[in-house]
Amino acid sequence: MSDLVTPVIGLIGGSGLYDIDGLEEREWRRVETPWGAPSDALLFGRLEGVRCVFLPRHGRGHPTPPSELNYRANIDALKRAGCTEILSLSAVGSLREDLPPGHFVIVDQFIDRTFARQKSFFGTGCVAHVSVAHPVCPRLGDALETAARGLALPVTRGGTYLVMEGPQFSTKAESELYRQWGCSVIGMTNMPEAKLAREAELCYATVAMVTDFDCWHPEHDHVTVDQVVKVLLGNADKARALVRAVVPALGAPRGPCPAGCDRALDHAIITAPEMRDPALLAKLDAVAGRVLG
Ligand SMILES: CSC[C@H]1O[C@H](OP(=O)(O)O)[C@H](O)[C@@H]1O
Ligand SMILES: Nc1ncnc2[nH]cnc12
Repeated sequence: MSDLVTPVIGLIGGSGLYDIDGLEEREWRRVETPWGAPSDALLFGRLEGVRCVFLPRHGRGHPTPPSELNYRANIDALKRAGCTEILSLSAVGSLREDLPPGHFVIVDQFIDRTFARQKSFFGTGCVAHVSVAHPVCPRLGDALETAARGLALPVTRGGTYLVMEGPQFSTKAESELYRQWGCSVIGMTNMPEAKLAREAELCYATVAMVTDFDCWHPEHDHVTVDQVVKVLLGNADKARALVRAVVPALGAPRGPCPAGCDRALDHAIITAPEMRDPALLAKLDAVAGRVLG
């Protein structure tokens, strides 16, 4: 029996990325989940034969703010659609001089400062604790780095993304604090997205696309949406080129994830089988069906 998996690449498009061009056999389809509705219909298609599923994180036309996104529905819908990995594309502010607007950062860590979001698929009736010590799949990071360097994009491998609640941008004191913490970039969306991807046993990586210097830089104006939109329109073309390069590189049948992302639930569920809530177990069919049977 072969343990090979044929990858299906989930793509989450952030601000400014509401569609993916060049997809063959493209079709927008609504996917329902036990957690409610995802941000939008999902765009199914193929890039050079590799199956992809694209979700605009805030919905087409950007109707939904970061705190109101149904992160659980988004991740569940991608899992239900057959995705095995997720590439997230996000606009971010820079907290470092050497990461100017237009730069791409393949982040490898997050600090989660969000507080008004549903952060787990699990809960009363089925308690689970997955590790997010290394929240980004290094295999996806490698593929993104290779593709970005092949396209000569300005890219940095590694960095910490501070996830704030928003929707307001940071105060200067906050921005300076996050710089002291050693953070590289700041945004409002990648948590709990990355944590939920881990619970759903999906490999996850983010390309953080710098649009501004937030509000700490003495020689740059404070971030505004106009500024973010202007830069991200340029970034969006680069992001699409990156997607066209990386997806074919990830499409070949593969063995289990060397980092274990696809087995994250193996030792995570602590609730005794007889104490588990059947209603919650039913909702976990897509996310945790592999271990819950
Ligand atoms: C339009 S600027 C603020 C907005 O952009 C980022 O979103 P995304 O990660 O979906 O690109 C940031 O986190 C805020 O939600
Ligand atoms: N400076 C910033 N803070 C939070 N989210 C952002 N998204 C883009 N720029 C940002």
